[in-house]
Amino acid sequence: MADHTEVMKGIRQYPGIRYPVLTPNLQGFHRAVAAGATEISVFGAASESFSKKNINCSIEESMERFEEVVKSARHMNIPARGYVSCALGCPCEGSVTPQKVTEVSKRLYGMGCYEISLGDTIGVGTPGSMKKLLESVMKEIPPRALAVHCHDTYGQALANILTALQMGINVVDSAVSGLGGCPYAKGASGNVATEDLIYMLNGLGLNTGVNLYKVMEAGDFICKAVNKTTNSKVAQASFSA
Ligand SMILES: CC(C)(COP(=O)([O-])OP(=O)([O-])OC[C@H]1O[C@@H](n2cnc3c(N)ncnc32)[C@H](O)[C@@H]1OP(=O)([O-])[O-])[C@@H](O)C(=O)NCCC(=O)NCCSC(=O)C[C@@](C)(O)CC(=O)[O-]
Repeated sequence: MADHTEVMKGIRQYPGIRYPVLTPNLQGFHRAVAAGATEISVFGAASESFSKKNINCSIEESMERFEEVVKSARHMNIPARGYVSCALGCPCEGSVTPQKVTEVSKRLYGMGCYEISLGDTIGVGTPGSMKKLLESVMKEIPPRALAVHCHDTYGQALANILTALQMGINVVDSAVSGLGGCPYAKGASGNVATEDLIYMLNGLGLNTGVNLYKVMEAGDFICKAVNKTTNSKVAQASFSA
């Protein structure tokens, strides 16, 4: 968490692009604002064990902390996004009920998060479990305020995202080259690769306004810079052709 000041200073911010900063508590919020953040995110979990591992507090304690952060953010007209980790499974507890995810999502939405991103943190979800999850959460939160955040550990991310799209969700988190992953979810791979997501959406005739070739170039640059191999099937197929 400590390095977001450096990151905010190091990036060139473009108009129309959002740069939300993860702020698990007021200290992080004030640091993010001081570093120029114009959007923040609070990130809770649907499992007690992961909440403890990831942000060192219980779900209830995290909600109290997030209430303070979101209240301060609203006071400063700074949009706040909420994440629910382990929405489709927990590395410690295994299965997580859609009802629990709904309960946490409702708390975040109720305190003023404009959007709730449902995180399949360890990538164990399937279209079947994604459907059940969204059926539960959408009873309490409108689809326009929901996003899905699918890691691709078991290769289900695109299928899960397609299921969500067909149920009316139209905000999807992804990571270029499928980089990332949570330090507290051992073995979990990164988010779905942006390249693969854009390729699928283009194939569905959905115009994202994102240039797939530029994303591939960016992915290639970043992978070389951090000495990682891309997780994007589109990049692997294109660059090896
Ligand atoms: C939340 C804490 C800090 C609590 O950690 P803590 O130990 O309970 O906090 P503390 O208040 O005791 O402070 C410990 C130290 O951290 C500092 N500190 C305290 N707060 C902050 C802050 N906000 N930013 C920077 N530094 C902070 C604080 O100043 C102190 O520094 P020291 O005095 O020892 O030098 C810790 O548990 C933490 O950093 N957790 C985040 C770990 C992380 O990066 N997880 C991955 C984020 S991505 C994710 O969660 C998943 C998501 C969102 O992508 C969706 C999904 O896939 O599920």
